[in-house]
Amino acid sequence: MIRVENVSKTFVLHQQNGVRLSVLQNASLEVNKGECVVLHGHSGSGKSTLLRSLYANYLPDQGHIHICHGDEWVDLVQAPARKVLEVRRATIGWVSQFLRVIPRISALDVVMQPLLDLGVSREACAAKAARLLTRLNVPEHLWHLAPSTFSGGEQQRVNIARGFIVDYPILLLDEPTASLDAKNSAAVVELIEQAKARGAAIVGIFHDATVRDRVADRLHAMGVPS
Ligand SMILES: Nc1ncnc2c1ncn2[C@@H]1O[C@H](COP(=O)(O)OP(=O)(O)OP(=O)(O)O)[C@@H](O)[C@H]1O
Repeated sequence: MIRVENVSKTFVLHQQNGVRLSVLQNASLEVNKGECVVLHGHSGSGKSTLLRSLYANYLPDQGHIHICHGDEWVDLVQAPARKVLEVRRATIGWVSQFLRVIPRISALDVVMQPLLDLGVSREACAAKAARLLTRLNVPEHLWHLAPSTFSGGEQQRVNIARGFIVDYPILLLDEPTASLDAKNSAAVVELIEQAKARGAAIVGIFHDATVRDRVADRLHAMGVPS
């Protein structure tokens, strides 16, 4: 589902005397259907940089990121913005530890939006959003409130529900359990296991060793030439 070939990324800090940070050097990675690969390496080894590149948030200086999108392969390094948006809408789900809250939009609406965007009926979207929020222990009295005042853990669970509302073929998870307690981490682990069982290819960053050991089929060592 994902084929990363010889990706390199150097950040140039223009406002700090043009200092150059070479973060990824010839990184290569393949992820198959139903597999969860966990990026592993010390702080600063480039885990987030690689994950963001897989969502085309960062543009590598060289290399290729081939994504299986329906019946075609798209290289996110070369693809025009329109294609990147199409791939994100249908193929790649992104769950970070932070929710981008939008004033006055209820938690339920935030969660169901990606599925609505694919043309699914509002009733079906609302029903699926409610199921996910229930599984993630977000109390029902919060569903119709805007999440801007929610606790960190509540916001994170709304974000996770939003990331899992569409059965994306690819999921990118950036520390999805960072501020969750054991019960809620277990609910997220279950969602990940279910996604793998339906064939999703998953790449994640998990600092929590217990969660990592549960979900990882393979660790991808960062900073080691592959
Ligand atoms: N947008 C950016 N501009 C400049 N430098 C950046 C940028 N993003 C990341 N870096 C640098 O790239 C290096 C790798 O950062 P990255 O966040 O990918 O590491 P990480 O392995 O995810 O670390 P952590 O485990 O601490 O989150 C760091 O030295 C960081 O300062």
